[in-house]
Amino acid sequence: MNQPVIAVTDLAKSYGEVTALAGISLSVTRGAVLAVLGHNGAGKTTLIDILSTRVRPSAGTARVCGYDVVQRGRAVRRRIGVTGQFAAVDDALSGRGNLVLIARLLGAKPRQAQARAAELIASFGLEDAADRPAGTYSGGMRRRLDLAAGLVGAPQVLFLDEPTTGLDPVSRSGLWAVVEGLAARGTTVVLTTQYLEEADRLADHVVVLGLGHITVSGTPSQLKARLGNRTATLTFGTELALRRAVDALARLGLAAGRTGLVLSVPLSGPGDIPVLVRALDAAGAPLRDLTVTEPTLDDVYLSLHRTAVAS
Ligand SMILES: Nc1ncnc2c1ncn2[C@@H]1O[C@H](COP(=O)(O)OP(=O)(O)OP(=O)(O)O)[C@@H](O)[C@H]1O
Repeated sequence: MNQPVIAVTDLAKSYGEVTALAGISLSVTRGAVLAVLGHNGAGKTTLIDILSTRVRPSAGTARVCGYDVVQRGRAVRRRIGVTGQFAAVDDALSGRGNLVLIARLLGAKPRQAQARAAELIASFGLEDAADRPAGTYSGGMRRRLDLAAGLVGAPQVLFLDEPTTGLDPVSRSGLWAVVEGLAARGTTVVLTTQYLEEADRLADHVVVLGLGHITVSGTPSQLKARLGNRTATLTFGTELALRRAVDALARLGLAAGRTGLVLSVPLSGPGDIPVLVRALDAAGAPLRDLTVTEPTLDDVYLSLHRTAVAS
């Protein structure tokens, strides 16, 4: 029942001397969002290009919707949508014209093509600009049109290569909402991104590519948990309270970093907070404020990068 929609086994791609993918394996289930992260040249676009049948692998296999990307390219293409950093939008045509043209190329009758274009224009909030040339669109509108173009054929799988690069925060979060809606309705999404916040927000699963290998893979929570701990930030009203707190924390075996009247304490588990609060209370060290911060994917990424540089 829960057959993977994307199944990749030992996939490799070389361009002459350059190894873009060195043999990677992964799978993605229906309605899941996979985020592919990695530095420039890590192989992200090559992976998307192979899965969307634009590039042939040198070795290994990849199946999309059950079809081999090399042997059944047409069957794969009929089931996928692709949007990219280099949008295939015709600037001279209107937004509507672009969508109608794509629908017609996919075999829709003129009426159906018009209806599909109108539907997408409405769901991407492009009504006001629908009938002017796409060349006059802002970056955010262009991205929305590009994404709409990738959805004309109601694909089962959508590939997004850096979908929000260069967008302002409002356009970015609008696009995130669209992607979330698609995934909730069962579309499987593979996106590459440079933004860890984007992966954290959208992805069920993250793979980090480095020099053509998967260097780390897991849910955003698993990746953050691997890195370690939440931190409690404790703010005190007086020097006396802070000194009492340092002593109380030492008795609990917790080391604290100090900045002014603020202590940062790495936590090891969810039970730490009540223990901490009771100990401070008992020590006569009243808290003025307490916040708990989770590690971010940025922390994971930077830590991986440091490890890679060190080795
Ligand atoms: N057509 C090509 N010919 C030769 N080398 C290529 C070709 N396409 C990609 N490469 C090389 O393969 C490696 C992986 O490139 P790829 O574009 O997949 O990386 P990426 O992770 O998408 O990078 P970016 O974040 O910069 O887009 C790079 O070293 C790149 O120079």
